[in-house]
Amino acid sequence: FDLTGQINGVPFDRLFLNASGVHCQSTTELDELLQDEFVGGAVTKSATLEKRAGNPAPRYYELANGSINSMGLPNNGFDYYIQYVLQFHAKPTILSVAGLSADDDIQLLNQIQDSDYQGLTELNLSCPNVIGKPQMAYDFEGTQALLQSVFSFFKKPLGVKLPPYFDLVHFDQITAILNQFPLTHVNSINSIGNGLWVDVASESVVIKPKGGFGGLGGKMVLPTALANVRALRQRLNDSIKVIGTGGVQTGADVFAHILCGAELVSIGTQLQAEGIGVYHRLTNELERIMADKGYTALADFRGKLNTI
Ligand SMILES: C=Cc1c(C(=O)O)[nH]c(=O)[nH]c1=O
Repeated sequence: FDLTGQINGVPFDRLFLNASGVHCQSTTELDELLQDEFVGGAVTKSATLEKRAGNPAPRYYELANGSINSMGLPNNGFDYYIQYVLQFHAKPTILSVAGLSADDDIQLLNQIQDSDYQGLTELNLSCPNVIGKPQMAYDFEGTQALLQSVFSFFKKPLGVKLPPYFDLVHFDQITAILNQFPLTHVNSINSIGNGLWVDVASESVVIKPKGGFGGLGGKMVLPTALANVRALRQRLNDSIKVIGTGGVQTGADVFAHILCGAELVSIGTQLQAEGIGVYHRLTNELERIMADKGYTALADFRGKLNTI
């Protein structure tokens, strides 16, 4: 089966990635992803200029139908991750960066521009858990202005990580902005921001930061993820690929993301719950569905969702 994809001409021999934030904070975790035969590439934890401890624990909680997190951008700092992606790796890496402000974003991207790194970069515009900071991608004017200044100096491959949108007019507005820029891809969705889970037995929230508010992931977000992948694919220039992230638990979920137009598919909550073996299982389940339908390649059905 041909399970390949490509971003900006960078070939991925497998469609699977990790969702940034999961299994990607340390070089050990990143190596384990890149050495797995069912994984196509690895995305780093979003890097900030300086190393961060993140929010107080408990900050991640597994639910029956997904997860809630308010990690608070814990990461080993930009230098740690750029050094990693500058090393030779047999598979593609995506360097994720997340400033705590637009100025930080500019600084991070200037450092990448001035470095020898020639691989893919992803600007995270959607972290919902930095206390006191809004998600940039919900500020359309701010996103336009930021990308305007970024592309005045950044000449290397760049994609953006987007939060979920919930209004068709918002899909029109954000893609009208993104289509102005030579982006390699959008990665959609980030977690659904500021959900809340209540444990009835203890009559309490389940994570400590922000009074229990955190980003939602896993099974429960699949319909939102599929809608965002589909809506973005329908509106973005063909040159801007869509990486589908959110809600994948089974091969059927992967198949649905590809039908909606995803070039590659990221696994977050299920990777956290199941471990690296999730990729072998998802590959088997996806290939069984493809075989039943007579497909031999993702390209046979990518973006070909039927409407009624
Ligand atoms: C980069 C911070 C993010 C975090 C976090 O570090 O809290 N959690 C998410 O679900 N998405 C993010 O983008």
